[in-house]
Amino acid sequence: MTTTDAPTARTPISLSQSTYAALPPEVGRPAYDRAKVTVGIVHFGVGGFHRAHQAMYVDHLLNNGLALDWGICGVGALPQDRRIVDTLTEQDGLYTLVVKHPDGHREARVIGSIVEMMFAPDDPRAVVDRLADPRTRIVSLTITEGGYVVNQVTGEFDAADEAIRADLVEGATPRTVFGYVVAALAARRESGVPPFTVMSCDNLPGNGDVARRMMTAFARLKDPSLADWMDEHVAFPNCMVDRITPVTAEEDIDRLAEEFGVEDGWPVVCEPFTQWVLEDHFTDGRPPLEEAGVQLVPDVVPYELMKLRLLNASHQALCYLGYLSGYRYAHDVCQDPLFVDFLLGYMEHEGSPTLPEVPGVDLGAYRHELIERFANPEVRDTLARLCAESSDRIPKWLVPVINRNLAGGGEIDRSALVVASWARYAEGTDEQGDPIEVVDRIRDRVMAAAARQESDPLSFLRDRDLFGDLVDDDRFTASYLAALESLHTRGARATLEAWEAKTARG
Ligand SMILES: NC(=O)c1ccc[n+]([C@@H]2O[C@H](COP(=O)([O-])OP(=O)(O)OC[C@H]3O[C@@H](n4cnc5c(N)ncnc54)[C@H](O)[C@@H]3O)[C@@H](O)[C@H]2O)c1
Ligand SMILES: O=P(O)(O)OC[C@@H](O)[C@@H](O)[C@H](O)[C@H](O)CO
Repeated sequence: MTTTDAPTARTPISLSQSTYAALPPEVGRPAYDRAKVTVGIVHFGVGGFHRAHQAMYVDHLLNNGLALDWGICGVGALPQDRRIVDTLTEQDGLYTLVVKHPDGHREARVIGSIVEMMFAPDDPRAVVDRLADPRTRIVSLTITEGGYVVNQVTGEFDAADEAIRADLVEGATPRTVFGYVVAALAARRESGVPPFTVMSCDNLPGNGDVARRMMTAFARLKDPSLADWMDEHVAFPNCMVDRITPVTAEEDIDRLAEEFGVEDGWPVVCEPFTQWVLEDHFTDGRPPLEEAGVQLVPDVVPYELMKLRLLNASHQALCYLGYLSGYRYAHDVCQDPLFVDFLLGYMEHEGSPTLPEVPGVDLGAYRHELIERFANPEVRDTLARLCAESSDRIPKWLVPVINRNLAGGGEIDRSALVVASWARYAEGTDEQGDPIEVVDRIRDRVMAAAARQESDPLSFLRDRDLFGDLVDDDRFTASYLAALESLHTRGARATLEAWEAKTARG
């Protein structure tokens, strides 16, 4: 990857296959012949993260003369994906990845591994054909935690979901990832083509296992014999993925043009850190990912739990309290010693004790490295991104920590404060009296529960779909109620100060 420290003004070049060779030399670019790259991976959910992570790893391999038959076809399955499909199609699949170092230094590289884009609603049949093509050997997913249609109460596949119901109708044209993947697997079985691997790269505990359970549950409702065949023949590896990738801001687009001379309709920005720990379990081959730094291990679970319960749960621990206090960016919160102490306290005393041994990892060093990563002022990760879709995050990342600690007599007070801070945030006004735009697919439900807190302080916690039986646990509710009361009367900052004073007294 090439770099610049001294940006200069220049006329930007509009990014495409025919122009990228003329980009300034400090911009990295594919050194391989893209015309020779064929599709081996079909990816659903070409958002920021896929482009900062998996597509970057594949680009790295291609640049080293490897994996020419593992190019990526990106699929947008939802109506809102039209913009990314159009933008990348116009740019022949090319985009710029900008890595932001904490000292202000940036690296820009044009990534060439996405060689085809499809907008599924325009031509669903073409997507099924692409998936059924024997050259497609991996189908990867970053469709968010909510994309797996898991019923929060039962943990089972939610066949009542409207789009799923439509896809289950006999002879229906697929609309969901489930519909596409299962139709293609049926076609492959029919024609004797080996099945592809389904590789989830979402932040879910046991992401591969969840993908397997949900995909086979869908198939079972359509064709039980296909579900049996999938159980026997399709690999769904688990993996841990990590790279903080904020939403691209307009300013990022402008700065890329000004500093590097690249006119790119939708670049991606991210932190320097990147990690991918993957189970080596593939149905029909895989690229030599280890050559690009991917850790292939027999058991991903310890790494996954470490990341979800320390990194992701800490994101939730900082976002509501930070937002209520008036902060809007993660780095500002993580440069404030009051918040840093709280986060380190959560990670050391509540998150870490619930983890198994993580091979080769010093958890103390990992916790401090997380704070440094969060505090990178260049990344400008917004608290709004971290506060969004909380109903998909808190139950998967924090509630398991609380349950483990309640069962084992461990500490739960910081986690209780985090849940209370979400409840306070969901009231929809910050401590300055400004409205909060709560973004959640069950927004009305969480906001209605938060609105009842004045008369029923446990109303938020009563949602058993989100919190299980926590509302029945006296130790948890005592801590939660004290935290919520303090947030209402003193505010987030003073609550943390009181907390610090209390822990200092021992
Ligand atoms: N952003 C990060 O820092 C980061 C880091 C590690 C892992 N992840 C994982 O990647 C996921 C996506 O993050 P992102 O930053 O790329 O978000 P994003 O909003 O940029 O992209 C999400 C993509 O998923 C698609 N999608 C959402 N729901 C879907 C559904 N039901 N069916 C099909 N497609 C669906 C969206 O249309 C979009 O293309 C996260 O939810 C997380 O699990 C993100
Ligand atoms: O993207 P989500 O919904 O899984 O979670 C929000 C953040 O915690 C997450 O994106 C982190 O930035 C990421 O997991 C870092 O690798």
